[in-house]
Amino acid sequence: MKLDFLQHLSGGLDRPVPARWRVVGETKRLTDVMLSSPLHLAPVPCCAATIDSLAGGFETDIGLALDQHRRVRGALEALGVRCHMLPPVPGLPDLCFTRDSVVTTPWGPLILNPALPHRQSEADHAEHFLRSIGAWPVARIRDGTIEGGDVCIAREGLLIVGQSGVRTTRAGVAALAALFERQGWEVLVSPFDPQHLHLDTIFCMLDEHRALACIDALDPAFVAQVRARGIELLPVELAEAKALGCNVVSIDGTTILISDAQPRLRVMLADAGFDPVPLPISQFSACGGGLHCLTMPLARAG
Ligand SMILES: NC(=O)NCCC[C@H](N)C(=O)O
Repeated sequence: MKLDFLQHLSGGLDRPVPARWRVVGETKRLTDVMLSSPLHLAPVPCCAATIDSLAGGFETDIGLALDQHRRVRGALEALGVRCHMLPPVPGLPDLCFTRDSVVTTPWGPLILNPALPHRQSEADHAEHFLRSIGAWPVARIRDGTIEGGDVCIAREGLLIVGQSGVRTTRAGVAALAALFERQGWEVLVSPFDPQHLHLDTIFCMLDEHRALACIDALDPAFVAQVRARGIELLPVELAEAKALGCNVVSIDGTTILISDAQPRLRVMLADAGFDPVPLPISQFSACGGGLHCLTMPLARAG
């Protein structure tokens, strides 16, 4: 297994890390997030959603994408979240989906290894940026490929990793799992059909005991495993998942950022006691990503 521990952490993860940049559970109160302006967003035919959009004649409207992104940032800031802006780069059309090149672990940010050639340099750019803001990455995965949309730090002690075999491979999962298991965490692997791109398009945590889940797209054994751990699944239909309806951001276990194109899911969340905040994201969903993909938590409280 090849896992680079970055210079400043010569002792690896056993050394205590500053509490500033860490996430021990994906529904704890979000305090800091990494975003990137969609200035160079373009539809790359590398996932089913974008291939469908292109077939329907979609072209990016950068003005609208920038406006929608400003609204996402505005909603986060209104909720007290600090937004750290990764500079956009010409030639990196998917960079605004900051989720995929980094994941912040309980021990600090970890640089991942995106699968597709046009996304691989996102990891270098993100690593450089994180150093510049003092959010020093603790390690970098070089083995296999692994993208952040497949990583779910469900709650303290429980990591879930999606493995489609395309964006995240068995070797990538093994590298990440080893790191968490060494610290005593349980790791569940969720195999799924690569047509769904990333796990976060079909499974997203809402609070420590509830998740949005497109059960038809999930492996039955994985569904049984999460239910056995006391996680209730609020059902998402396949069409809703394809439109990135399942791809939500839990701000604090109660307030949930969700696409404004998902009225049924909003009502379902409100009926379940959540506070859904709808946002327009049509330019991003046409390129295969939703709110979860657009946000990379750098710190959550607790
Ligand atoms: N976590 C995510 O699901 N990210 C969306 C990435 C979309 C981008 N067009 C891609 O195919 O990589």
